[in-house]
Parts: sequence; structure tokens; C-alpha cells
Amino acid sequence: MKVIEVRNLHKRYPGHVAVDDVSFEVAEGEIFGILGPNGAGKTTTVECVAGLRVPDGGTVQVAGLDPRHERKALHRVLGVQLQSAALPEKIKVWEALDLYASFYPDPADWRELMERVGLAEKRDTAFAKLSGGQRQRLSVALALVGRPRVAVLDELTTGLDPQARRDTWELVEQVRDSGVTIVLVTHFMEEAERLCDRIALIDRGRVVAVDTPAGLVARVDAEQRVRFRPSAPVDDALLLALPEVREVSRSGDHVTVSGTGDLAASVTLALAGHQIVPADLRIEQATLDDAFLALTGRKLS
Ligand SMILES: Nc1ncnc2c1ncn2[C@@H]1O[C@H](COP(=O)(O)OP(=O)(O)OP(=O)(O)O)[C@@H](O)[C@H]1O
Repeated sequence: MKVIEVRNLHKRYPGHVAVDDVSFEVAEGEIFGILGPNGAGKTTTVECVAGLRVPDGGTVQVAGLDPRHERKALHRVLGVQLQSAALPEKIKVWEALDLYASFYPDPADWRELMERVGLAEKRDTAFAKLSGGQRQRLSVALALVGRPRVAVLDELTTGLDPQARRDTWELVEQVRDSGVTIVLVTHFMEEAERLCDRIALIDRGRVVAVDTPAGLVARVDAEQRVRFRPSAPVDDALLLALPEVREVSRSGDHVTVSGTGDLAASVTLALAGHQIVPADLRIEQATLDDAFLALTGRKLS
């Protein structure tokens, strides 16, 4: 069942079209990614979804509500964590949660939420004294305190170190597992690949494709490479006979096979047929970056 429907969304700022023509649907229970380079129009799009900006054209529906005219009802359905959550420096973690909970008629138990995002120990810490990762976790908790059906998370892990980023990803997965639909805005390919069930690739205010991460990558006819150290001598001809293989090269005792399609499976199967074990096996596959490049002619990052 779809919970968000965006049709032909258009939004311009003076002298600049930020969102040209954006359409997509988000299904209940999924993590839906909006992925694109800086300035692609991602934030403007989700601000229109959240009723924070008025579109110049097109329609938006969230759980059957029009964000422009039914803001109060929308507020109960949709939780938003936007970039650089601005909280007063001195506000303590518990105070921020308690304050946000007071905005809703039937809020979640913020103490439980504080535990869930791993901030119980920071309960009495001022916002200004939290680390980047802790601030992000607090902003996720604030987006969830109204028990929303849908949470919009915008550039959640920008500026975080790798460990804090992985912790935040786990938190997002837990939120989804608790039944909340998530719209995740990001310009990190790895983040979208790891978390999203489906992704809208956005470039210059337009959707260039909507698909699963694997579906987007499969659209690219990019070459893949399989590199390994064979346990016994392997004949080039054995590999070149496979329809997926285009080229075989060697460097020291390593063999690199280039080609397309299900290259790794095909190569390992052929080797197994000759009792050859591929040690140090490395597979280089196309990524969302390659998909974006193929679809737009530009690099994502
Ligand atoms: N309030 C505004 N007034 C004028 N132009 C704006 C405004 N907000 C955004 N823009 C411009 O609109 C375009 C799209 O911005 P938007 O923030 O939606 O992109 P984005 O994909 O979210 O990028 P980022 O990840 O950098 O925020 C950009 O060129 C931006 O400079």
C-alpha cells in the first residue's frame, strides 16, 4: 500500500528551478531513498512532502492527506528530521524530548525512545555538549516522538565518523523494523545501497530512475572484474570460453577476469569443474555511482 504519492512536483526559487518534475510513490513499511548530488533538489522535495514548502506545481499526498491544506493532521502522521536540527545550545536531552512530546496528543514514551536511540546516559547533557552522532540520534528520536507512520530523515549521517555512521544505520533499520516507513535523503551511495529498499535517483530537479539498489545497478552494462589466485594452473581458454568473459589478464600468480553478467558465479563454477579453488577472491561490481553516471553522464560524488 502506498503511503506517499508525489506527482509532477515543481518548485522554483527566484531565478532557479529547484524541483523541475518529480514523481514517486513510497510503499508502507519500506525505506525509500532519495539519492542525488548536492543541489539536486532532494531537500526541497521532502520539504514539500512535509508541508514546509508550497509547491508551484504538482500534487503531494501523505496517507491520503494534502500537506498544504491538512497540516495539523499531517503532523500526526509524518515525523521530520531535517538537516542541521537547530536546538537551543543549553537544552538538555530529556528537556528536548519532553518539549517535543508536548506537541502531540498521544506521544511515544520519550524515556523509552531515549533508551532506544542510546542516549539514556546523556539524559542531562546539554545539546551543545553532544557529539555529532549523539545529536543525530537525538534528532531521530525527536522525529519519532509523535509516533509517526512515516519518518523523513535528511542527510542523517553527514559529518559523522564511520563508526557513528554505522550505528546510525542500525538505528534506522530498527526504526523500520518497528513499522515506521522511512524516507531517507542522502548523497551517500553506500548509505542508500545499504539501507534502502528502493531509491529515486534525482539529478537537477528530475527523477532519473526509481528502482531497488540491485535493479539500478543491473541497468548499467558496466564491466565487472573477478580477481583470484588459482590453487592450480588455469588455462585462459577455459575462462575465455565462458560467454560472460571478455578478457583474462595475469599479474604474478593472480588472474583477473573481466566481463559482464553473472561473471563471478560463472567463473567460480568453471574453476570448480576443474577442481581449482580461487583463493583471495575479489569481485569488483558496478555500484550506484556507476548507475548514476550511466543515467546522467555525471558522477554522484
Ligand atoms: N530557500 C532557497 N532559496 C533559493 N534557492 C534555494 C533555496 N533552497 C535551496 N535552493 C537552491 O535550490 C537547489 C536545490 O536545493 P536543495 O537543498 O533542495 O538540494 P539538495 O539536493 O537537498 O542538496 P543538498 O544536499 O546540498 O541540500 C539548489 O541549487 C539550492 O541552492
